[in-house]
Amino acid sequence: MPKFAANLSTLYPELPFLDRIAAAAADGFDAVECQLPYDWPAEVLAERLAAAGLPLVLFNAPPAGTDAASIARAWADGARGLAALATPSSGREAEFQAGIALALHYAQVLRCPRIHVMSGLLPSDQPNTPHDTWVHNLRWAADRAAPLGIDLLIEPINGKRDMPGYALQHQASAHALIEAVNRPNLRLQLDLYHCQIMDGDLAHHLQHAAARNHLGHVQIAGVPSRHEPDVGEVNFAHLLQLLDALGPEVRWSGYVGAEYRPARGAVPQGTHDGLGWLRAARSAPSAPLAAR
Ligand SMILES: O=C(O)[C@@H](O)C(=O)CO
Ligand SMILES: [Mg+2]
Repeated sequence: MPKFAANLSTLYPELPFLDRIAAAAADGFDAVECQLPYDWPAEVLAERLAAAGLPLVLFNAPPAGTDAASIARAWADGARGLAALATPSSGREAEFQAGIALALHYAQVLRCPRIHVMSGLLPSDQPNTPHDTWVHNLRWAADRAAPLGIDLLIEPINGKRDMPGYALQHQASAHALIEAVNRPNLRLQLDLYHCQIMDGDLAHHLQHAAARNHLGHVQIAGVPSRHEPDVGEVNFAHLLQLLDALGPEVRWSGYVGAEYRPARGAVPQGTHDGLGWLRAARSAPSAPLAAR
């Protein structure tokens, strides 16, 4: 079975953020990931991770802003990335680059090998993505991350419900962008929840991303509720077996991020009580399936 990372931004809402790390360890997760770590100094997070004995395997670059306060404000105001938006004439290139520099600092202190770089929301009067800007910004960021051994990820996110107007919504667009940027450390964050809503055909998309050697990281949640992955229309047990069958020539993280909102919300033990899917995955036979 793949290794599982608890997404601290969505799991354990019943606990203060820093305490979620120890809770994930106690529940048997192999790692943690999160969306925005910038409210806490990197050194404080590093101490908590070391105490729990878990690695941080993924977090997001700032969606906009350049320090903890401006990043939090930008997120609350609806900013969802700058990679597709920061044209030279927008005056936002410096902000994008400062955000990447901050993310790389966190990744080094936290020994985190991958960063998700969000693309942004397209203005309704400009629904076409400025492709050259996107390629230029991702190439600039990938070239700063490469000497540090860090992969950057892009993630198609559904615009039907969760993020209307998001610049990157489909798997095919992400593969085309990765090829246009043409840097080996720019890879795909395949969130199977978003993929099911926008593109379907999950086994195909998973195997296609692996075959093109674009697959960097995988995330799961039940569809359509975005609750526990064992509730809803997707057969995650099957998809996890397909992941298990990927060979060593496919350079993906090996981690599956559990990025869902626990159905029981913030009640005590709410996250723990919903982890039946994790226990089932652990006890499933890991006999590789033939690719199909
Ligand atoms: O799926 C998501 O929403 C996340 O992976 C993310 O990074 C942006 O919110
Ligand atoms: Mg995701």
